[in-house]
Amino acid sequence: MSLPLATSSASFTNPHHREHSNDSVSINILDDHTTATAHLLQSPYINLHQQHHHHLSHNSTMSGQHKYSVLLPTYNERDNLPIIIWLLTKTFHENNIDYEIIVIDDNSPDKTLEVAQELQKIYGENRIVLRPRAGKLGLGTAYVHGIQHATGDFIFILDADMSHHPKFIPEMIRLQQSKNLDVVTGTRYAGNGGVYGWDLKRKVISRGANFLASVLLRPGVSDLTGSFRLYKKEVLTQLINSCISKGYVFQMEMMVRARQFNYTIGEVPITFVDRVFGDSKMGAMEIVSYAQGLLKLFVAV
Ligand SMILES: Nc1nc2c(ncn2[C@@H]2O[C@H](COP(=O)(O)OP(=O)(O)O[C@H]3O[C@H](CO)[C@@H](O)[C@H](O)[C@@H]3O)[C@@H](O)[C@H]2O)c(=O)[nH]1
Ligand SMILES: [Mg+2]
Repeated sequence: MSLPLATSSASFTNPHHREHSNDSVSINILDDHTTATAHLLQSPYINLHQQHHHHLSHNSTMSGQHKYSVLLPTYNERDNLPIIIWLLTKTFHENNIDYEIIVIDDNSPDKTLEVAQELQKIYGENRIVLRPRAGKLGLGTAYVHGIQHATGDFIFILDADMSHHPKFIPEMIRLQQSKNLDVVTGTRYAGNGGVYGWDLKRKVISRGANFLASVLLRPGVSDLTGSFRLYKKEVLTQLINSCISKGYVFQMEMMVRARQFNYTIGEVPITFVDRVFGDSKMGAMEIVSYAQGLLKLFVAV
């Protein structure tokens, strides 16, 4: 498998990385699309983590024989999609990692799919795979749909709205490889992880959801509801097949099931930054169905 940028970028040329040497927090307030895009491309708007990506720069064979499939569910993400895909491809190329990005769009009214088709023309059909569905069928089933088309032996799941920055991907791969882990999950609630841009209500909901799940189900993972994760493909397939949840509660059930099956799980602290473009799809209904799903699991597990 040949990657066009693979050898020329053996030393990490990303300009961000010099800025990462200090561990200060810097949040840029982005006021319009142009500056937002420019900021996102030039510097990470959060600069908090203490991971040392430059270790990876010397490792030109990071992926070995492996291929990574990214499942990217989208609903009204037309403004975010070009940026997240640009950052993903850049990350994979700079680290010499074989990949494909599977976009699962649920017939978004903002025509996200048209943007995805344009991106597919730019990056190629082997890199951007489109697996749209006819309507909004929920986040959990979007992953189920996407994995059926995945050709990689490892699967990344992340949000398309830039809340999950691809800069954490090399660290997640490195941790997976160092211990041959079954699952590596990004965590906002351990180490240098964190959440930026959420109001108090949303923070309380997220913490509450995690607290309830960890007390009732005791899976021993610090961030149960986050969704920036790396799985071995066969592990994800088995977990998905055993999950009963359909909506956002899916993320949490996946971790609970992973513990049941005695899969090994590692955690990498991530900074979750609230989206700049568009709106969250998490509404009252998702919260109610999370609570219902949690209770169902508590009774069943
Ligand atoms: N295809 C599809 N995609 C969807 C759907 N609902 C949401 N998405 C996509 O799923 C991603 C996450 O949706 P958001 O609406 O941005 O979620 P959030 O409120 O930011 O929630 C985040 O935090 C939650 C709590 O930690 C997480 O559970 C969730 O996964 C996500 O990381 C985005 O890429 C969004 O377009 C759906 O029904 N269908
Ligand atoms: Mg979001």
